Amino acid sequence: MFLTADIQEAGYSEDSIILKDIRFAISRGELVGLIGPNGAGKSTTIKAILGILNYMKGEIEAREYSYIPERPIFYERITLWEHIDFLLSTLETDKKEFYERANGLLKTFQLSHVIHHFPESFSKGMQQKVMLILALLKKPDVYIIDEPFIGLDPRAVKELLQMLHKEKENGAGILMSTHVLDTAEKICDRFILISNGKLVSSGTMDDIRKDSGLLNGSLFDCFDVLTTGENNDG
Ligand SMILES: Nc1ncnc2c1ncn2[C@@H]1O[C@H](COP(=O)(O)OP(=O)(O)OP(=O)(O)O)[C@@H](O)[C@H]1O
Repeated sequence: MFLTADIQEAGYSEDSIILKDIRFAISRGELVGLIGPNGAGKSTTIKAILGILNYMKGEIEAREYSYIPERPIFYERITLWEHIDFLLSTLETDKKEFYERANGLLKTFQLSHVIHHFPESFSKGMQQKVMLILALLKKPDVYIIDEPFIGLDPRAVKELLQMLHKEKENGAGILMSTHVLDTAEKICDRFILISNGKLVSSGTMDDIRKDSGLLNGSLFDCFDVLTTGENNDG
C-alpha cells in the first residue's frame, strides 16, 4: 500500500472531534476521489494524513508524498524560479533533468514568462499551477490533492488531468478531494464518500451505486442519496 489511513477519531482538539472511524488505503497506480458535502471533513481527513491535526487517534502510513493544498502557500519575496531552485536543493536528483522537467512544466502551464516574479502576486489559478508544478517536480509515490479543479481555467484542467493520468501510469497513488463530481466519476478508480465526519460509502462506482440503491445512477445522484439526511441527524 502507498497510503493507509486508519483514523479512529480526529479533530482540532480533544473537545472538537470531527472524524470518526475513517479507514482506507490507496495502492500503486490508483486515483481515489475523496468526496463529501461542505463541512463533511475532507480537508480535516487530509490534515489527519499530513499529521497536522491537534488531536488524532489512529495510524497513518504513507510513502513519500506531495501535498497540493486548496489554498496555495508560498515563501514571501521569493520568485517562482527561486521556489523551484529551493525544491531542487531538497531533492537528490539529476540537476539537468530536473531543470528540463521544470522548464517543460512551466511551458505546459504557461508560466515561463513569470519565472522571475513572486508567486504571492499571481492570480489564484496561476498560484495553483505553481503548486502543481512543485508537486510534480518532486516525483513522489503519492499525491494528496485538495480540490484541484476550482480556480483553474479549462485548458489548465485538461493539462492537470493529463498529468494525473501520466503519474498514475507511472505508478503513483493519488488521493484527491473534489466537488467536481462529473470529472471525479470519469477519472477516479475508487471513491471515499464522507459526510458528517464519517465514512458513508467507499469503493468503485459500482459499489457506490449498490450502496445508494441507484444501479444506473451518476456519482452526483448517488452522492445526493447517500448524503441526504446525514446532515440532519447530528
Ligand atoms: N481550524 C478549525 N478549527 C475547528 N474546526 C474546524 C477547523 N477547520 C474546519 N473545522 C470544522 O471541521 C468540520 C469539517 O471541515 P472540513 O474543512 O474538513 O470540511 P470539508 O469537507 O473539507 O468542507 P468543504 O467542502 O467546505 O471544503 C467543519 O464542521 C468545520 O467547521
